[in-house]
Amino acid sequence: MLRLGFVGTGTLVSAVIDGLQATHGDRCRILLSPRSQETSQALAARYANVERAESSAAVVEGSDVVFLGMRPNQLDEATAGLPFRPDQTVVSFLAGVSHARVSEKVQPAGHVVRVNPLPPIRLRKGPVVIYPANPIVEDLFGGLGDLIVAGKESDLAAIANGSAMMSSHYALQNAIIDWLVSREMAPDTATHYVRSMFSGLAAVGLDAFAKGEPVDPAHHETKGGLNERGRRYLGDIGWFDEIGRALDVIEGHVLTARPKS
Ligand SMILES: NC(=O)C1=CN([C@@H]2O[C@H](COP(=O)(O)OP(=O)(O)OC[C@H]3O[C@@H](n4cnc5c(N)ncnc54)[C@H](OP(=O)(O)O)[C@@H]3O)[C@@H](O)[C@H]2O)C=CC1
Ligand SMILES: O=C(O)[C@@H]1CCC=N1
Repeated sequence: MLRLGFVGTGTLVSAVIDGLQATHGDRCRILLSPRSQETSQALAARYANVERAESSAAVVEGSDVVFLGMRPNQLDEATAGLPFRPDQTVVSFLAGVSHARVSEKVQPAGHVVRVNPLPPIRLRKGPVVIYPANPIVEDLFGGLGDLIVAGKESDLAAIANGSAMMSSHYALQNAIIDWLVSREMAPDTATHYVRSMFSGLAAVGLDAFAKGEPVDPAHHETKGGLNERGRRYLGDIGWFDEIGRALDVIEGHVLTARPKS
């Protein structure tokens, strides 16, 4: 029975544990650090193989694989004095924190792997990027979405910045929903319609990728029709160029800084 331990039990870790239960629930025992009391208690109540430990040190002592799920600027405080061992594998979810920096904090752990899962992992969907390759970690995350083993660490950094468009994606959906509601559509109908439309478009995009085909926006609109009109307007005002500029801003954001009070 593999012993998994999580230090930090926030949004992402909850989603990872929900996903893992479906694929590894009968093959692992899970220890949670006690912070985020409500979340860790709820996970322990939901799953028979999940237990809330008394401390982060107890998590590390009792685990073969330790997952770090705190925010980047919480790493130093959260790992200080924890009893890592050479036989352990440490998995870091921390966006923007290098392999070298995590390795230094979890000495003398034998293997350190950076993983970038995303919240849809709860439903076993979406990408999971791993660096470097590691058979234990690949086994744990295989079956939880599209596994991508990065060949170089800089890919992981770039991918974390790319995935910082997730919340804007929902903001875009909500803006469309609000507009439909402003045209007297029932909110439930508008929400169902928009969420389903984006889900279908995502499936078409992945299908095209699997077939090695590009997705050309011009092939997804009626000539002279509504989509073409909307895309031309957004192009004319520079909206698509702004996406690249937003990614530049995201790339420049310092994750490890203390939050401004
Ligand atoms: N959310 C996402 O979609 C993604 C997140 N990530 C990365 O995952 C990490 C977690 O993100 P997210 O789940 O959103 O953040 P959350 O703020 O939801 O979770 C952080 C967790 O760390 C705990 N924590 C803070 N300080 C300590 C400490 N000293 N000792 C033990 N636990 C501590 C918090 O407890 P408490 O609540 O008590 O403060 C909380 O449970 C980040 O590093 C982020 O970069 C990566 C990819 C996607
Ligand atoms: O918003 C964030 O900082 C995290 C890292 C990548 C995706 N979500």
